[in-house]
Amino acid sequence: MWTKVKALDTDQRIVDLFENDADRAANFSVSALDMLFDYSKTAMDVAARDALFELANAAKLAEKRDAMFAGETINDTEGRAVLHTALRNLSGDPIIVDGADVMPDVLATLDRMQAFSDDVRNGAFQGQGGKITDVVNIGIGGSDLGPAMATLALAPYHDGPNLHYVSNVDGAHIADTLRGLNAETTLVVVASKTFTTIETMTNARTAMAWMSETVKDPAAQFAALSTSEEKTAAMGIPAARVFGFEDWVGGRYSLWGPIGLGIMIAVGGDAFRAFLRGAEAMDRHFRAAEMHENLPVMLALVGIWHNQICGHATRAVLPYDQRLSRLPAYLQQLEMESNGKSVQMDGSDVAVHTGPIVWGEPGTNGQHAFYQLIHQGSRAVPCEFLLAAEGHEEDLVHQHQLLIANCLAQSEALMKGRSLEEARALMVAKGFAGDELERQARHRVFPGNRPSTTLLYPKLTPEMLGQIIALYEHRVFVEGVILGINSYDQWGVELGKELATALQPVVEGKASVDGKDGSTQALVRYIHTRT
Ligand SMILES: O=P(O)(O)OC[C@H]1O[C@](O)(CO)[C@@H](O)[C@@H]1O
Repeated sequence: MWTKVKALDTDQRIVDLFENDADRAANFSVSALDMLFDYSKTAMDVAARDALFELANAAKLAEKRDAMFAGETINDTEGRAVLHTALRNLSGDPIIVDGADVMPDVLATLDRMQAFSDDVRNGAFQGQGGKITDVVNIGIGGSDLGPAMATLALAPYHDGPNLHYVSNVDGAHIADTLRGLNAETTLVVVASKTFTTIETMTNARTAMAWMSETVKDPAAQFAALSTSEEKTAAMGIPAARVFGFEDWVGGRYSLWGPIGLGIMIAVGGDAFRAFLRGAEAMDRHFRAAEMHENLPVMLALVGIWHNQICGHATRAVLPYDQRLSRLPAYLQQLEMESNGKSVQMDGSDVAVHTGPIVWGEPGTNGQHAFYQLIHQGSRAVPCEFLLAAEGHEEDLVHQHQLLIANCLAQSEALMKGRSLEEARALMVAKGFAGDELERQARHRVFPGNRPSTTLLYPKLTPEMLGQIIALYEHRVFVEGVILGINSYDQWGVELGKELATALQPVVEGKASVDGKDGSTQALVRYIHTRT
């Protein structure tokens, strides 16, 4: 399956591809749902793209996509359907799992979430000291990264109480968050699909203890988001404030339902529904558009091109949108927990590297940090720029224009670079000559031919955010299908969890470190001598 694509020419100069095709920008971009995905500044040509289409067809992409939307058990190492798309299926069209339509429950839960979030926002639900001023969401991984990223992204629409996200088991996180909050007007939302995650359960107990120092009935100011009503009840949280979902919603795909309650409390039910509508529109697009016009498919094929074919192990995600500053962290879980696998569905080893390794920071901050390596380092890093045509700050249009100019300049600089000749001319103009001119000029050469893509959208509204996130989710799906892996399990996180549980008594001094490897013994002894 990989033979043909592995034989593709990956060494073409991008500027030459533009020279040879006056319409390259149009021919190598996708315009859909008011977004523009430009992948013309990559070394992909028509032959490469056609071969990638063949690869996707050979992997039975369309069939597998339809199976996912139809609720088939595609997560077959956990025996589950993969139906986060049901959470944003506002049309209510039936989706059948195990013979029953899941949509009535999904929509009823959405209505319950809205009723509760309205009550919190308008003061009908009160803390023991009055209207809720602060909400602390305690969760980790998918129960934190998505909602935290989206709450920040939607800051211009945030007219509800303050939202705080606590995830780390490091007591510093919850201590710093709770300090300064009034327990009597704080709502704690414990977000955990399984309601067993040690970090979340530990932080929830800490929050409960903090609350009980001040209020009579701490559990009255707790809500829970989980698939397990039994476990939430054991924490003393009444069913009326428990928002449930089914195991066919993966943790890192869960912000569309109850796990998104914090987003809804922040921006209100209407904006949250607009967010869902955006994702629903992307779902429809993904199911209907031809491959070359299909945003998730093209993002994925460019990803496969850079990672599996050109051999670039990492990808930088660079939002020129400050409010998407948590997007890279969110994508690290979405992409790396989903597609960081080495075994195919049938248990055999993968034929190619999986990944990719995703990292990034918002522009322009990154420009003053790691872009040096991106431009002149010895390895190419495909860059993925995201940019809104318009910002929200009507009185700061000139700043947005400066932001845009910076983003576009980066992709131009990466592609074109600066030749030795140009660098020499620059140094001559500065008065350098002879050997020193040569030496200095070499340091100012930019190799260029560094690939990048740009995703443009009109403005970061709730609807657009929904589209963007759903776009990335489906991209992960497409890459997973082509790699032949299960994108929806995460067995790789288990071993560390088991060993941490076994090490806890050792760290506490209640069990011996003997029997551990020499390094672990030395580390534990160091800690014991300092505490
Ligand atoms: O929502 P939960 O069950 O607390 O899980 C949190 C996170 O932990 C993980 O299972 C990984 O450890 C993620 O997949 C998940 O998003």
